[in-house]
This record gives sequence, structure tokens and C-alpha cells, in this order.
Amino acid sequence: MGIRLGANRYGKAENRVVRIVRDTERHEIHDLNVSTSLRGDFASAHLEGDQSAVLPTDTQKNTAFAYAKEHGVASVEDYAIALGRRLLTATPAATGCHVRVEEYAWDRIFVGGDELRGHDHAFVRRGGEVRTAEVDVTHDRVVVTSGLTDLVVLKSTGSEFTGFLRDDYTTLAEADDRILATSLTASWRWARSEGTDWNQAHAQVRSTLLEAFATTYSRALQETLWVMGRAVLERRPEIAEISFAAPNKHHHLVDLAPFGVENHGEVFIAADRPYGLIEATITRDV
Ligand SMILES: O=c1[nH]c(=O)c2[nH]c(=O)[nH]c2[nH]1
Repeated sequence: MGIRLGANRYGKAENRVVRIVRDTERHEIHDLNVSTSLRGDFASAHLEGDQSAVLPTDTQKNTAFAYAKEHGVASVEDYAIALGRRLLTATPAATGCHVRVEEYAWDRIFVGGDELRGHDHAFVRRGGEVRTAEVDVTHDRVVVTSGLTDLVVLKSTGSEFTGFLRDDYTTLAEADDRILATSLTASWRWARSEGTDWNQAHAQVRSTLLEAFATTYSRALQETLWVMGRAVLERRPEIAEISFAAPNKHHHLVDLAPFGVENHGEVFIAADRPYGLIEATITRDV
């Protein structure tokens, strides 16, 4: 029975890179979590303890920080592409490099007299939502996947869930007017990315998702994801597919009858766990 080394890759995960742009009085902040991973022929490191082909993960970390200065972070996608290309070039045994970047957003603090512009160098962290970029670089192509996580949205009406399959274990009541809420993870893969304005594209996809969520009557979270994904593919022809993971954040109507109080969809308990998990990929035919 033969035993062999299978797929392997290595890199530095979750470098917390904070880049301040301070060329003028008005600073900008890019707050990143950067992971890099190289793959290729690293068999001798595993089988023979030979490190001669291995660019250390410590060097990958250093490059992530150095590139935040040398290349800058005009967008997370631009930065990830540059970093991936650099690590691939620096490592002859590598056939590919995968870079994942998460960006935590900060808003300017608004103080008296400063209402329109916000403070030049004081920021408040925007909770929750994280922007993501994943870039895969090989010698002949770059694949860019943009995205976001923890986009928390809620509709207080305009959502039902009825007509579902029932069996002996089904207790769920039909809901013709319920709260629909989720903490959305979405990622969209670009078929063409040359010359893309990544920041504009991200804002446009995000607002398309939000608009579709807000304006579509929902018969199930599944249908809402389909409508949101289709709207994004219609808006941006360069996007090949979009994938969603959407926890159904259940809001259960509280029974106030024991207290003689009516509850017409006004008081809910927001359940933490378990949650329905609805996942879907919407793809463009090629
Ligand atoms: O939008 C929904 N989809 C489901 O598949 C489902 N299942 C369930 O119990 N509630 C819901 N809601």
C-alpha cells in the first residue's frame, strides 16, 4: 500500500494590516485582515525537510505589510492582486497564490462645526459588515472574487412562508406576514476584471442587493436570494456568478394572551439559535 503526499499549501493567515494614508491633513484608514497561501511543488519540504523552495510564512507576512505601503490599498482587490503576483514571482516552486482580504470599515467622527466633512483623523468603527476580496493568481490568470459578510438586513413585513411540505414532525404554522431577517454573506466572481473600478463596483453591488431585498415581496428566503443574485448579474455583465449564505434569523411572535394583551405582529423574540441556513449560487449561462 503506497502512501503519498496529497494537496498542500501554506501561508500566513490573518495579518492585521492597518494602513493610514497621511499625505494630507485629512487621513484615510484601511483596516485589513490579510491571509496569503502558496501552492505548488513543495514536496521536498514535506518529505525531506528541505526548505530551499519555501518562502517563509514570515516573509509572506512582511510582504503583506510592505505592500500596504509600497502598492497602497486603493481597493482591497487591487492590493490583493499585487500581493498575490509578488508572492508568486518571489517563489519559483509556486504555481498559484491565493489571497483573502477582509476590510473593516471606519467612518469619520462628526463633531460640532464639522457636520458635513467629518473629522480629519478621528474615526468610529462601523459595526458588523465586512468587505471581502479573494484573489487567485497563477502565471496565466487572475481570478477575483469580491464580497461581503455580515450585512444584516430586516424587513418588518412583506414576507411570508406558506405552502411548505408537511410530515408527522411538522409543527411550523404558516406565516402570511412575518419578519424576514438575515446576516448576509455574499461573494461574486468576476469573469472579466480588467480596468474595474473596484470601489464603485462594490458599492453598486451592495446597493443592488439592498434594493432587491427591500423591494421584493418574499415568499421564502430562497426566492429573495434568487432575486438579489439575478439583479446583481443583470446590473454587472462582467460578474459570472454570485454565491450567498443567508442565516434565517428567526423572529418568533410572543404570545401575550396570558396577560390579556393582543400582539398583532408587534412583539417578537429574536431567536439566536438554531437558524435556518439558506445557501445558493446564481450563475450566468456561458
Ligand atoms: O424562508 C424560509 N425558507 C425555509 O426553507 C424555511 N424553513 C422554515 O422553517 N422557515 C423557512 N423560511
